[in-house]
Amino acid sequence: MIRLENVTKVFDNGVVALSDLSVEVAKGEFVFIVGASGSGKSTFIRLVIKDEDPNEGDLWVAGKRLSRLKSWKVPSLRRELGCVFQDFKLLERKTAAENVAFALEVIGRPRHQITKTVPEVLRLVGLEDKYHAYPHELSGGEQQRVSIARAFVNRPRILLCDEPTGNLDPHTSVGIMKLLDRINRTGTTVVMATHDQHIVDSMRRRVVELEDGHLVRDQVRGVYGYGG
Ligand SMILES: Nc1ncnc2c1ncn2[C@@H]1O[C@H](COP(=O)(O)OP(=O)(O)OP(=O)(O)O)[C@@H](O)[C@H]1O
Repeated sequence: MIRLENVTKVFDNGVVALSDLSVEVAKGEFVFIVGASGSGKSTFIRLVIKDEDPNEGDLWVAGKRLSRLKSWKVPSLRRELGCVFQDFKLLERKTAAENVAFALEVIGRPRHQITKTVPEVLRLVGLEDKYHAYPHELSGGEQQRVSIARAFVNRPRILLCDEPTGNLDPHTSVGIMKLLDRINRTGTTVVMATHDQHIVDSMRRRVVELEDGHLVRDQVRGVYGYGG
């Protein structure tokens, strides 16, 4: 589903964010990307969504070879991907339901389908009583649920999450992880970059650890650190 082959990313300032990285993620897997600040976790995700291109090596995502993907085909790649970020990135002037609907409007889905799908997905994330709430009327955990609903509403094959619990307290984070786990169990591949040792240790899923852009560990049912 995702394959990085000898990927190196050097930014214009000379920083080597990823170095000769080869990783493969199969369909339906749940993978944590861990590592210290600056180890390359976000860069990994940005390359997968083709927000950045590697200097060397190549990526295959949802059956597409990214170096061969014409720029006009990037939107079709992104339709296969859902993204969740630490800071939610919701539209402040739209309600929860409108934020989710917007993801379908921009890809031209018909109105009747939007009207049917949006309540379904908001129910899935446990926000059936918050359809008409604006982001500022929601807690951090609820805002993250809206952002997961928006990422998932188009039933992407891959969900990419960059520190999705980074702004949330431990209790709220557990709820978000249960939701991501449920989404994973529907067959969606989930890749999550995180610092959250407690979450990684409690989920016991595959752990890929980066250090200065190098792969230093790839463990099937891992914990955050060897000592953890
Ligand atoms: N657009 C950019 N231009 C220049 N350097 C960058 C850019 N983006 C990231 N970097 C550098 O690349 C390295 C890897 O950054 P990255 O954001 O991938 O790390 P990270 O593991 O996600 O860190 P954090 O956990 O702090 O978010 C860092 O040294 C960072 O400063």
